[in-house]
Order: sequence, then structure tokens, then C-alpha cells
Amino acid sequence: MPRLNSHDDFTPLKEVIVGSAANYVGHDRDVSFELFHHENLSGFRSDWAYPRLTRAAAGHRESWTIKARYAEELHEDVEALAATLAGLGVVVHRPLPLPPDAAPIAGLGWEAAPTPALNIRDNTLILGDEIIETPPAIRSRYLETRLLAPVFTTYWEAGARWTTMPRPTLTDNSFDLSYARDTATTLGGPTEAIEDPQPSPYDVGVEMMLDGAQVLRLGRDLVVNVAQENHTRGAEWLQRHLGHQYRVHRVWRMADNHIDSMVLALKPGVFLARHDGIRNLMPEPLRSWRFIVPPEPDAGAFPVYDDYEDLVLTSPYIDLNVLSVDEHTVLVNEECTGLAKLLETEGFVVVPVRHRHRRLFGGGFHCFTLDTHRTGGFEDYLS
Ligand SMILES: NC(=[NH2+])NCCC[C@H](N)C(=O)O
Repeated sequence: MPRLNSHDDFTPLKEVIVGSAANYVGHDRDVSFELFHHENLSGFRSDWAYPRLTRAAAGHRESWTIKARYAEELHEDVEALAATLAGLGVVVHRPLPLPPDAAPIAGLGWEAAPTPALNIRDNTLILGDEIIETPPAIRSRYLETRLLAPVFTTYWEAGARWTTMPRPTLTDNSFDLSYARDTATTLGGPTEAIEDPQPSPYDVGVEMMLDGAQVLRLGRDLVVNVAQENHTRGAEWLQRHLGHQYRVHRVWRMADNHIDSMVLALKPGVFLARHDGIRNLMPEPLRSWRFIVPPEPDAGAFPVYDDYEDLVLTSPYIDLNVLSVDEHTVLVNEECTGLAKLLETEGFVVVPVRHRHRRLFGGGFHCFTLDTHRTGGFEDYLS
């Protein structure tokens, strides 16, 4: 296995890890989960916020069962994604699958059901020859990168650097609630504010939390979405760890957390963006790039879910979350024909891939993958 080398999202892809959906049977609905997915959940059903969360925080977590058919269809689609990438000549690595009936995991003062390593873009950042495990904000995802440890170990043995950002304790008081508070009303949901985090003997105050998926990688430039203090601390860590080599640009509240259903780089000079306003949120030197904006999502392109039984975790813009195999070739959800047509008009080759339940499991093709080897180097795309 060659050393890790991945600096961007668009130069020719040689090796990739594709997440695993095996045994994704439910969501553990505690304060950390509700807060992370607040934006999508709050527009949906209001009775899920506090004080239900007070009970959850006090240890009464609720498990939310995902319908077996959806979990099976997801698994089928993820396996087909892995096969498509292999068929394109990319070396595909896989995480350990979560075993059936996995025992709960625990931290100081909390317990949670583990999630499979599916959205593997979220908890790891690959920068050149370095694997950086990022500090998770959701308790049930705390040990997710351990499922990637066999792959990371092999890269480490081949010479990659392997770093872990400081791990948060994730007590109730670890979270900065300002984003959820500030946005509760604009989302129109009658969401009850999260007002009374429960004290814990392990409190350390507001902690560092940042997902790898909050970072857009462009060679020596990194664009980091920051929406509140947990993220600010994560971005500050990146600045101190990388600042002598990288330019770390912070963008303020482009999204609640992940940046990759807002903007993705398709090639130097070209972004795929959710809307025109993204340009003005980008760091100044990147505003002169071309921003391709797909047509508004077609409601008819999504399966119909039950308002009460199915938990929708992503916005309808999730299909923007494409994966580039090189500067000309893009994996696009086969249901998202408007986007596919537009990209073809722009000169891209579109590889249609099936992904039915992207609204239920929090991610598209970019989220489900972690590119470990692309041919591109530590380029300065701004000069
Ligand atoms: N890396 C990821 N998991 N990205 C998915 C982001 C989804 C985004 N919150 C949306 O609703 O569109």
C-alpha cells in the first residue's frame, strides 16, 4: 500500500475508503444527537427538543429504530457504490463492519449505542500524508474511527503520519448552544430552546469539536466552516497544528456544521454550490471562482417517508454531495437528474449511482467516502 496522499477532492482518485452501513439499525437520541441534527430535526417535529433531552441527558437515552427495509436498501446502495469505484479502477478499502447487536459504548457519565463507520468523511481529515482523527460531537459516534483503525494502521505502517485531535468529554456542558438558539426561530419550528444542561462531575466547560467534513481541502488552503465556539476551538487547533504550512480560512456559519452539502470543489476554479450566496461567504480569494448552482431539488426524487416514524436527518440539498473521481468525472445520485444534466452541460462525465435513503442516514457519496490517495500535491490553487 502506498503512503497516504490526499490534498483535494478532484485530482485523480487512486485509493478510497468506502463506509459501511452494516447493522445501521437505529439512532441513539440523546442531547448530542439532537443538537447536531437540530437544523433538520427542528423543522420536522417540535416535541423532540428539551425537556425530552433533559431526560436523555440524565441518562435516559432513547433509541430510535430505523425500518429494516431502509437499512437493507442503504446497505445495498453502499455496497454498489464501493463496486462502482472499484470498477473505475480505484483501490477500495473498507472499515470493520459494525457487528449485529453491538454493545453500547460509554464515556465519562454517558452511554450510547455505536453507529457504523458510514459517514467516514465526518470524523477524519486526510491532509497529504497525515491522518487526523477529529473530535466528534455526537456520543454514539465517539468510537467510530476505531472501525477504521485496521486501514489507518496499514497506512501508518507504510509511512503515513497519524494524529488524533484532543478528545472531548461530551458532558451536557461541553456544548455551545448558540447556533441552535440563534437559528431556532428562523427555521420556523416551534422548537423548545435547550436551556438546562445537566451538571456532571466531569464538566470541563465548552470543548473542542470539529468534523473533518467541516473542512474543504484545496491543497495548501483549507476552508473551515465555524458556527459556534466548539468549532472555533477545533479551527484554532488546526491553525496551530498546520498554520506554518497551510492557510486556514474560517468561514462563519455557512452551515450548521458540515460544509459538503453547501460547496464542493470540482476542479481548480470551479465549485458546485447550493446557492449563489455561497460565493460571498467564501474567503475573498475564492470568490472569483466559478460557482455552479444546481436546480432546486425535486421533491418527487425522494422516497416518501412517514412524518412520525422516519427521522429525516438531511436537507433535500444532500445530492450536491457528489464524489469526483477526477477533474472530469463525477459520481452523482441517479435520482438527481437535474444536477446530472447540468454537469454534463458543463463538460463533466457523470457516473450515475443509486442512493435511495440519503435523507435518512445523514450523507451522500462525499460523506460516505474518505479519499486516501489522489495524485494531486500540496498545490497553491490561489496563485
Ligand atoms: N459529511 C456529511 N455528513 N455531510 C452531510 C451534510 C448534510 C447537511 N447537514 C444537509 O442537511 O444537507
